[in-house]
Amino acid sequence: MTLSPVHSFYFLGPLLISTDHCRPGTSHKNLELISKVRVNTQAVLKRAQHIQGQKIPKKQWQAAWLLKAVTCIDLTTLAGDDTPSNVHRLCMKAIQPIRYDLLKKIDMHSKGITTAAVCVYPSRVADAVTSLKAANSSLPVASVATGFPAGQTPLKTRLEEVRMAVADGATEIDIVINRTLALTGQWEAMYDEICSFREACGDAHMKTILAIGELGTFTNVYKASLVAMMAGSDFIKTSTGKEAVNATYSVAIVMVRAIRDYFLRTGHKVGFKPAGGIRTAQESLLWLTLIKEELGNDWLCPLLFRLGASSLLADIERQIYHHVTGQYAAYHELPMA
Ligand SMILES: O=C[C@H](O)COP(=O)(O)O
Repeated sequence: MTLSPVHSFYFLGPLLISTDHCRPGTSHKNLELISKVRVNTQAVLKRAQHIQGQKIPKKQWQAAWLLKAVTCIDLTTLAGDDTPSNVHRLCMKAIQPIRYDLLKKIDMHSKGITTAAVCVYPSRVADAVTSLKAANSSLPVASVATGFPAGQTPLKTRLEEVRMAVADGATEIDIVINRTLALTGQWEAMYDEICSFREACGDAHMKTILAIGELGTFTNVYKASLVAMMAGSDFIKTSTGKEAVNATYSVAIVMVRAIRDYFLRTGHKVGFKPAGGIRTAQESLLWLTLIKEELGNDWLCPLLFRLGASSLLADIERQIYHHVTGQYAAYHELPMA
């Protein structure tokens, strides 16, 4: 699919972004275009409304898309009462997200369907790594870090948290941006912080959480997206799941347009992860539709698209059960981690 810039909502001025990311040992501060960003709010809202009005696929097509959604889930537990045993159950569910007999009925049992990753707090990374290793699974362990969810701890502590999660075996790190810097327009300082997180991540994939519910305006969301991508993020992610407003379609439009604009200028594909409050199978289908329409099929894979969710999988499995049996399952029939 050809991605065209003609529908861009933004006036970005001349091409200013370097094609290189800020990787350890390099520095590419080129933030002049940030001041030029303007977002057309009405156009964003209209586009989001259009996406939400899209017809979702039915029958076997729906089942196929739901399985695609499963493979893009970062199956998450981020609770104060997390223990090695509930993290273990989460890992087992991630390895076999849909009941084997249901997959067999639709001839999908041998496709190796798993979620994309499990996502836990830094203190639980070692538990997840142990559980997955014992099950002979190479599923990635993602960890939130950098003072998740508020990011209001000293930089030294946030960096140490990243290093600790990586040392314990996390291969994906979900960092949170410093909202204070974003809200006071200190974009260069934010860029520098994210670059330091990038360095602390080493080879681990870095997903940068914008916490859009606390950024105030679409313009700030677009600017934060650009800064995060320029500083070397592999993904940009909407929310922690802990803000009052989390993944919304309108904010997603702004973020994916930033990803698209960045790709058109640099040739670099950055992934997108909506997270927080995504609970129903129908919502997951709308998210896939949004990605397909806005970024194209290239982005419809775990390498470039994730759904951050703690309870979405239960509803998807329920819909698959209904597709296979014609009945809705009682909750005890589909044990969820
Ligand atoms: O990153 C993932 C989110 O924290 C999950 O949010 P959720 O519990 O609302 O699904």
